[in-house]
Amino acid sequence: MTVQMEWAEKYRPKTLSDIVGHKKVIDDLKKWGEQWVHGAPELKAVLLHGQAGIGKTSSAYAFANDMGWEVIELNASDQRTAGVIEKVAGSASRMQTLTGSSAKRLIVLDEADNIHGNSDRGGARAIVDIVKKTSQPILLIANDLYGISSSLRSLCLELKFGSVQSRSMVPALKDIARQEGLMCGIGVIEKISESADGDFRSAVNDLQAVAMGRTEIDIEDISTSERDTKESIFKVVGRIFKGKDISSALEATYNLDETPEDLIHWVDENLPYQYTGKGEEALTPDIVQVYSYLSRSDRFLGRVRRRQNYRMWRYAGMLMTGGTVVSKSRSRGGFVKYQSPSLWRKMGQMRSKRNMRNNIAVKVGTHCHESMRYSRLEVAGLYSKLLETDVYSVEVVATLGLDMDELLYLLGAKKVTKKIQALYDEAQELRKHVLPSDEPVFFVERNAPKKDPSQLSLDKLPVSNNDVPVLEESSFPKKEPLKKPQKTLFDF
Ligand SMILES: Nc1ncnc2c1ncn2[C@@H]1O[C@H](COP(=O)(O)OP(=O)(O)OP(=O)(O)O)[C@@H](O)[C@H]1O
Repeated sequence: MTVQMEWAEKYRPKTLSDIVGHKKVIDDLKKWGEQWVHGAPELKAVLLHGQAGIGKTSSAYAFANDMGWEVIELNASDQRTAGVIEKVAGSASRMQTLTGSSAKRLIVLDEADNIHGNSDRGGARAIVDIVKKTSQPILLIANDLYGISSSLRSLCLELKFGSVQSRSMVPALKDIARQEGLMCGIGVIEKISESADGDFRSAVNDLQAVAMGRTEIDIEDISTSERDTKESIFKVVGRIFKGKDISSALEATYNLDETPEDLIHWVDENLPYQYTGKGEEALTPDIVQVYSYLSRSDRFLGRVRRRQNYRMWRYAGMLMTGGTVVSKSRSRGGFVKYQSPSLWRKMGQMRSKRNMRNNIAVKVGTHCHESMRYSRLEVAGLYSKLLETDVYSVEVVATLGLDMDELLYLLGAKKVTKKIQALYDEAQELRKHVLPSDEPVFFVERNAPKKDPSQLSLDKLPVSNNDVPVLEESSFPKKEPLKKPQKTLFDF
């Protein structure tokens, strides 16, 4: 899991001249600032509104910086009760600055359209009172203009931020690529800008995502990631974690080509990384709370499975996305590369291990006339012990017809060493030259006379997994008294 600084944060504009687009609103904002220098303007608050990721917050801070003003911010919407607003913004709005100069304090209220609900009770009214009496400039930021009361709006200079045009994004993105030492092929930046839908933060995030682990990107890299279905799940997971309200987090899942059954695993896997950057072991109170929502969501998923009533997916989806949003005490900065649920990987690995173990048991069982279960539990271990000896290892591999993966499994080895490869090759040679075509083989011997290759047949022993029928326990031959003396393991 790589956590590196988010480029959108790294390249956040410091001054208004770095803001991409929005020329008209930036000019209006500057004029409003000028009015504060010569006294208080008629409208003491300004309201920056528009869709997410287009530069409202950046403009607010860049503006304060250009004006040489301090910033007092009141951001966490869950703390904005009337009392807190009055204490922080109210006192700031009445005080002179420490220097007593004409420099002002800019009181910034982000998410001004989100001041309602229980803990914010009275918050909206307190803001109206403060704006009426303030001696300091106040700047409100909102996505949804209609989430703000008309009484507050009437006290504000409304500045609408439109979406950022893709052609304005191009030079800014190129600049970021240059600073990151990233070579971009023809049309790459243009394509990223166009697909961002006016959201500059998304464009920067997309550029960073495509550039991960590369120093050069081409147009195919973008098309590949577009075609990759995981790309969309990564984006949705990001929107759930970074969502500011329940509905936007839920809406992010609507176009997703994954079921809530799968989505819950994605949220579960990436939650600790997103909140703390530390992965599984980190448990903070907000993570604990999200997990309690996930468990409630999982209960609905269980009901859907049992009753086949898919309408309940809605509740499961709401609990896993909305629960994540409401439990979040703070957003963590930094770029998080989301990963697919490790549970699936583990299950896949377990399944293939189980299949391999069963195939080996079939080969061992066929050789020593035992059931698969008995071979797996009691006999396969003996064969792996034999493999460790130099004396019979080649014969065991040849007799059982082990393929390389099975050999590694029985040896408990992780990779093919020279010694293992030599053992395997020797066993293949032995099989080729020794296996008879018409009589049952109990054991392939190294010093056995070579057979005529034209008469060779591997009918009697399984050679590869494909040759081994996947047998049910019941299909194994029952142990029968042997008609003629037979070589056993002890003959090895
Ligand atoms: N117009 C822009 N000019 C330069 N950078 C921008 C612009 N818009 C967005 N960005 C980049 O995107 C990041 C996020 O921008 P910002 O926080 O200002 O958006 P916002 O409109 O306030 O979004 P939100 O409503 O989600 O808070 C910035 O750090 C910056 O890197």
